[in-house]
Amino acid sequence: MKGNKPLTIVIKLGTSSIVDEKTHEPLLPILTLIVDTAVKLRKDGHRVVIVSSGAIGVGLRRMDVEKRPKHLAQLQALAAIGQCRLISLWDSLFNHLRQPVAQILLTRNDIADRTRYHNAQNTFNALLEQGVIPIVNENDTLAVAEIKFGDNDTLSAITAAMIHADMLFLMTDVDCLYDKNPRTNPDAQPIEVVDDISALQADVSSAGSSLGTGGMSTKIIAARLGTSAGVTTIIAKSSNPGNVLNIVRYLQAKRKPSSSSSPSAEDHGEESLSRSTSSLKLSTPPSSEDLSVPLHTRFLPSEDPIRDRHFWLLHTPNPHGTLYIDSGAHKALIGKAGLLPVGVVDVKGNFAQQEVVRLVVVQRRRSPGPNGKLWENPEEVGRAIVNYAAAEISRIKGHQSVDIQDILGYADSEYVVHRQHVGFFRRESRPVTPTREINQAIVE
Ligand SMILES: Nc1ncnc2c1ncn2[C@@H]1O[C@H](COP(=O)(O)OP(=O)(O)O)[C@@H](O)[C@H]1O
Ligand SMILES: N[C@@H](CCC(=O)OP(=O)(O)O)C(=O)O
Repeated sequence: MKGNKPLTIVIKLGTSSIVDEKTHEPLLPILTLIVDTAVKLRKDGHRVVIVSSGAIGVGLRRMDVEKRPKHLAQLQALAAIGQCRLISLWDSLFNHLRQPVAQILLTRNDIADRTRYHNAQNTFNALLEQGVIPIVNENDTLAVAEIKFGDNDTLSAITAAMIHADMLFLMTDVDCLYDKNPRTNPDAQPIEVVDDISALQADVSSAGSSLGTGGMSTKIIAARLGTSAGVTTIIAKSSNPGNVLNIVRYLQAKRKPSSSSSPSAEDHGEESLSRSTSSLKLSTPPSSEDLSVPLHTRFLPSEDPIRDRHFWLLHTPNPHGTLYIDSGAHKALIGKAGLLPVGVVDVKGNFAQQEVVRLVVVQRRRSPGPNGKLWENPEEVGRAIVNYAAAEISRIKGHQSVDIQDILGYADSEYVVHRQHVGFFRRESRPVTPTREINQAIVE
């Protein structure tokens, strides 16, 4: 597409798009069309990454097991068997069109360390620069709860943010997000454009297909992560993957030729879209009015994205503990000062220096509350890398920095946290259940 900027596009396929829900046979027509679409996107000059679920589903078929086992070791064994078949299937399908692919298997631990995160980023870039399509999955064989992304929707959003993707497609077995589950509610209404995800009103509480992990709720979490990192996130139906091409071309046509990869003001002003699933034959770049797009949900990207170091800090490592800080310390951090020990009210967890912790703002109390604490109303606001270990912060909390030397016998820094090691959540990208998590920490 002459005149259009090449985009980086991540396409995530859920298990429901890769294997038949009942027979667990691979859905070859869908896989073939995805391959065709990805190669067309490459021909249009775009960089393409596929996040493919399905290892466990393919493993079930391979071993003639009917039901997803509950036991972790059995699941991990099935994933190992299935991943091998899955990647060879992708490789052979892409090979027909002489498109090289690469397998990348990740756990959260692999990128929780900043240097390893950079290594992963460099590998993706090296592959994409050579025109290779990386095919990503969670490394299920190694991942246990503590080091798991947990679902591939989240993995795909973190991948999209890591490689500064322009678009993330979450391909699934429904056309789009509805106001309630369309499987059980025939009157469910489609939601086409979401410009403020924190104000989204949709019931996503019911589970999805029997093999899928998160249903629609993990797609909303992925959309929160993706859009906060500046990635336009799209939910679309996988049974017609050609739609990806139509949507990409439509969105490109909406942009002015001079626009950059970051979202333009135009991308945020939405007009109603005409729809059809017919394929498009394009010889010259069309205008958006010439194009029709299939039903999908589009989550618009933040105009002020969180990227790189801050995104990594907020969303990649699992926090090792919690620092409870008062509102004065919170204000100082917002005003770009570091966190002094005097502003720390409480400490939870057993973390070491330079590990990542949750930052929770609390209100101080004059006397202990019902839980015996001298604070109340906890609200998680961000993440930070600490200069001191948990046991040390417990001793210096509430004190002036000049006292650190006397209390600990040494003073590495006047700050518990340096300002550049703090990341604050945006309203739209906060953890979905912060209060429950924090209250749980209080009860423990
Ligand atoms: N509000 C909703 N809108 C659309 N789908 C929903 C909604 N709530 C729940 N779902 C369910 O989510 C399913 C997709 O999730 P899932 O089966 O986990 O897909 P995948 O395997 O593609 O990740 C749909 O089939 C649908 O039943
Ligand atoms: N990593 C797992 C899939 C996990 C997952 O998130 O599945 P899904 O909800 O279908 O995207 C597998 O390959 O079987």
